[in-house]
Amino acid sequence: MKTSIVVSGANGRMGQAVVEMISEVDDFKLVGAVDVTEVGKDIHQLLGLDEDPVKITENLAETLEEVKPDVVVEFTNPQVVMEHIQTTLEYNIDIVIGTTGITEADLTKIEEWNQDKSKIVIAPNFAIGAILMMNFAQKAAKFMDDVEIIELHHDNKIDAPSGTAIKTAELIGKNLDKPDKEVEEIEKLEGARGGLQDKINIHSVRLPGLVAHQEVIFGGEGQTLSLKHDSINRKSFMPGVELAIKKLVDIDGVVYGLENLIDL
Ligand SMILES: NC(=O)C1=CN([C@@H]2O[C@H](COP(=O)(O)OP(=O)(O)OC[C@H]3O[C@@H](n4cnc5c(N)ncnc54)[C@H](O)[C@@H]3O)[C@@H](O)[C@H]2O)C=CC1
Ligand SMILES: O=C(O)C1=N[C@H](C(=O)O)C[C@H](O)C1
Repeated sequence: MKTSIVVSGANGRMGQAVVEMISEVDDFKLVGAVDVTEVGKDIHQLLGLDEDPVKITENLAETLEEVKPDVVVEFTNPQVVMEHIQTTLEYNIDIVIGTTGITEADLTKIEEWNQDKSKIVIAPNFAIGAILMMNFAQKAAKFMDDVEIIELHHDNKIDAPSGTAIKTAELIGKNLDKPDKEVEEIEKLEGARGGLQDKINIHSVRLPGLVAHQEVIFGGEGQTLSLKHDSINRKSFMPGVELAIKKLVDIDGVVYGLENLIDL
């Protein structure tokens, strides 16, 4: 039996890539496409895919009620994601979440709503190269004195900093023994030193031409170490999304981070 999937945010940049990926995986079948744009149109036709029609609907709850999928894949935006998770959990459906903006307090809320009924994977980044970059950065933090993160994204990205940068800082923060500053810094332009997560400075760049990129720069006595990852298109995320959907059967409750589904 194929895994039946509803994509939430199906007409967005990531949603479209997920719909295309589903059409290429034998074990998967798209049964619903939720978005607030192009409502009523066939998502497969919009993407030029030779598949059975799946009309875009705008209400997640009504769509879940009607098609009762095995899995929801969620790629909308930080303002919508928690409401969609709650709705999906009310229907006891498993969910793979790529949308950013989920905080530690949100994770606690999700666990409370779920009560271990549904299987949930939340990953700020599904690209294997980004997972490796975060893992290497976490290791390097034990040996280097200090670190800053520069994340660079396309100019249509709503949230800053990126979910990946926040997650990287959380991981590095566990291992970094950051020295006290020897100078009192003066920020002559507000924001010049970026935002702080786990005491680590994060700088966000938004430009046309970019997709998703991050550089983690460590500093130590007389040396620096740079770890850089580039997603040059959205296909980079698809093996990770496919893996997360397939691994749902093996997990219990909530898994936060694709690294927890891979033998690193
Ligand atoms: N975890 C990962 O590997 C990745 C995560 N992301 C994250 O995924 C999210 C989406 O990114 P993009 O696809 O680039 O954004 P996008 O703006 O292209 O797509 C979002 C889609 O959600 C739709 N939407 C908005 N409100 C909705 C609602 N109430 N119900 C249904 N659909 C709704 C929009 O119409 C749009 O089509 C962002 O949070 C982004 O940071 C993006 C790339 C990779
Ligand atoms: O919005 C994006 O594009 C991306 N969002 C995620 C994030 O905020 O980390 C993942 C990736 O960086 C692309």
